[in-house]
Amino acid sequence: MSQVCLFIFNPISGDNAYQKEEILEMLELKMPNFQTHLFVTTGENDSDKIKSEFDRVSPNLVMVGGGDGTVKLVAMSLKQEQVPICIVPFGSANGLAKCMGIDTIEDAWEAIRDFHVQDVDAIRIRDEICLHLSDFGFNANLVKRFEEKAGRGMLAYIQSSISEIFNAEPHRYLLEINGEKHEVAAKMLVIANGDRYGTGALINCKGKLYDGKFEIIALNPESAKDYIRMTLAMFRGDLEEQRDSKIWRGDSCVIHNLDKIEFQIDGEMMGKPEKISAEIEKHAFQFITSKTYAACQST
Ligand SMILES: Nc1ncnc2c1ncn2[C@@H]1O[C@H](COP(=O)(O)OP(=O)(O)OP(=O)(O)O)[C@@H](O)[C@H]1O
Repeated sequence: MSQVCLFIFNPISGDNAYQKEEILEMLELKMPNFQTHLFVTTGENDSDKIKSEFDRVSPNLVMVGGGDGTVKLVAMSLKQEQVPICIVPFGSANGLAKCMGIDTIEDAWEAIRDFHVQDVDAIRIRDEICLHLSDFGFNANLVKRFEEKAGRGMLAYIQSSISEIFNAEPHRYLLEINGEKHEVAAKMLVIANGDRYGTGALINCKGKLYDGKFEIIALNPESAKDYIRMTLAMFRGDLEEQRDSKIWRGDSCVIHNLDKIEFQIDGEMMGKPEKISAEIEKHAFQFITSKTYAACQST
């Protein structure tokens, strides 16, 4: 047994369905070729503890049993290490795992068997990194509702969100990208590395996690009809073709948040910054992705 795996488990992520003992049993069964070490996060000073545990066990593979927040925590803690990371989607939404074709826990075990390592970009925003999706304003609420309601069906989601979209005003942004300035009015302004939300809704259908670019997507639906059309387009994967969506692609940008709207990175609220700059870090991390993901990216 020459391979060493460090499994980082967040016991509060998602619906908290697993106990430590069950994880250990699963690891023994699913990863017989690995000597595995389990590290359980506490919510306090985890970053330093993860780094120390990494140095202590020197793993060839790091697995993250948690949601997007846990993945971000682990990735930032191990940024200097060249180690493949595999997500085991224990979170409630697991948006990033789904961007990598890992929809279920079973997909994660299969990905480990295939061991397809993919270089993945990160977007540096201030002192943070964004691996999945960041956004200003209304979208923070929308994503939350989307992910909470989708399990109960698309119709329930659309109905419950309609009042919110009508109350939301478009906000003003000044976007500097590719040497040009654009004044933008939008109800949602998203900075996207990944292509989809945890529900599978495609916000950034042409986005690739490894192409050295990110996308800025401005959505400004005005009527209920626009909103429903846009939501359905996210499921069909043709949002780019809708008249009330705009998309820019680049490797760096500055966004002036003229109306001082809330900003979130990978599901974590970041206050109301006046201005942010975002820059791609090409191939900053290595992730284990599913075979399906690898196959579709190569076609
Ligand atoms: N033992 C713990 N007790 C309390 N909080 C914890 C503990 N371990 C980690 N955390 C916190 O959990 C958060 C990350 O949760 P995560 O986003 O992975 O789960 P989730 O919200 O269920 O998933 P998703 O992002 O997919 O919806 C971080 O803020 C981290 O500090």
